[in-house]
Amino acid sequence: MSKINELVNAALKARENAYVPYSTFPVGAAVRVGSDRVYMGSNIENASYGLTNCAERTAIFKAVSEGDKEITEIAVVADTEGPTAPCGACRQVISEFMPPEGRIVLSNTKGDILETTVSELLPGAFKPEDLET
Ligand SMILES: O=c1ccn([C@H]2C[C@H](O)[C@@H](CO)O2)c(=O)[nH]1
Ligand SMILES: [Zn+2]
Repeated sequence: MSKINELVNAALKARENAYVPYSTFPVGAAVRVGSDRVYMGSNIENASYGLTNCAERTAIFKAVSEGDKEITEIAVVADTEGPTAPCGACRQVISEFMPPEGRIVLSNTKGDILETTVSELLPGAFKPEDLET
């Protein structure tokens, strides 16, 4: 199985654990880190709706909290018409932990796959370097 399919399959698996009583819209994500380890994440909602954590950020925060800050690839899957598009908050968080040319794999439950990059997803992102004056 290709590395991309492996990551999309991990995202599909993570989606099974989505906690979505309010939207009933499960999303799965998976990130690959420098060591080749894969971390999976799902969206986790809350009765206080705004506290919801998207699947992408769950996967990223799992990796970073385990000491893996160098993320090389991320895959996202939901039941969308076209490939699932990460929200603006997730695009910003992705930009913090992946290089501009890092691979983003947007998929859906039909198996559509769109490969893009971090800089295409969020051109002109506010970066850690911007804080250095
Ligand atoms: O890329 C996306 C888009 C949406 N959601 C979640 C947030 C919320 O739980 C539900 C509906 O917006 O989907 C994600 O996890 N990732
Ligand atoms: Zn998001």
